Amino acid sequence: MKVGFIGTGSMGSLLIDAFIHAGVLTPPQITASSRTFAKVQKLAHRHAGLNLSLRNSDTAADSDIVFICVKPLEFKCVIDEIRDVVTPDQIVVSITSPLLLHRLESELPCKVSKIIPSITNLVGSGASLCIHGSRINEEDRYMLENLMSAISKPIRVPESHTRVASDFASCGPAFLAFFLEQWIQAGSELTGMDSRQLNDLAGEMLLGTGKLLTEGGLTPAELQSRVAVPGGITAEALMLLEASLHDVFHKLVRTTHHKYEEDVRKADALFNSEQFNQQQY
Ligand SMILES: NC(=O)C1=CN([C@@H]2O[C@H](COP(=O)(O)OP(=O)(O)OC[C@H]3O[C@@H](n4cnc5c(N)ncnc54)[C@H](OP(=O)(O)O)[C@@H]3O)[C@@H](O)[C@H]2O)C=CC1
Ligand SMILES: O=C(O)[C@@H]1CCC=N1
Repeated sequence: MKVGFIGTGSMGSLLIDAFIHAGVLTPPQITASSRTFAKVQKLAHRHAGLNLSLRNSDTAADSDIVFICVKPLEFKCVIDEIRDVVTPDQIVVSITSPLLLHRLESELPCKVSKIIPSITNLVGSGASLCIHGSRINEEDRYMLENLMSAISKPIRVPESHTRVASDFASCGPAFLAFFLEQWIQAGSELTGMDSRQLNDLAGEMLLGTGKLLTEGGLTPAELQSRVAVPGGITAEALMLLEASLHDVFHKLVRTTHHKYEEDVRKADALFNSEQFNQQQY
């Protein structure tokens, strides 16, 4: 199996590093191209034998599966470059959610899926969200999810729920890191404890909490009631959090969905404006 990566910024290079590290792909199986060629050269230094290409069309032509790892508004340029070289038996995977499957299928003659990774996949952890297009068959699904299972837990979600699922799977690490950063800073400022030590404690705590929610089968509510003994310290602090954050999560979900809808509209408009221009002239 040959796998291509178009766009080797943060996530493209993370996926390449993770697949190679997991042993599920070898460098010679991979072809990569990116707008800034130095970024693919850096990857090739890390992974001897990795194939570099100067053109996205060459990456696409050389691969059975092509991961497109660019931002939503950069997508159309890539589609324009690869449209004429991909064939019906190839699979193009978008790692970004605002490009809708019906749009991708109408622009490309090949099979299409969206697989939304997470920074946690770098350490072989966390979920990857799988949203398959109508041309993907059972064998393709197995191949894609088997590949993703080497670095993550693949979870199928309907396209209509991609955003909220990504809030947890992909944005979630940043949200929790924000929470921890503020908390560590306050803890260190108010007590003088070394923030690096608090950082280690926070990481271990988060890892253990994750295990309790997955392997341990606890719900977040059950976990709180196991820790917060009635009349105790945790219960007191939880009341403070509830009072201070009462509607922040509704606002958070609304914010991510608002930005997502804006990106869907903008990405779609890039394709529509061309169709409009073609109709005009
Ligand atoms: N960061 C995350 O945790 C997650 C991100 N995603 C999604 O992944 C996508 C990429 O994110 P991320 O990797 O963080 O972004 P980056 O900006 O780090 O990477 C995007 C890369 O695409 C390259 N690029 C842009 N246009 C082209 C083009 N026409 N041809 C080839 N390469 C091109 C850019 O090149 P250059 O270096 O020249 O700018 C850049 O290296 C986003 O849409 C995001 O939604 C999904 C899940 C998690
Ligand atoms: O912030 C972003 O747009 C991307 C989507 C999921 C994670 N990062």
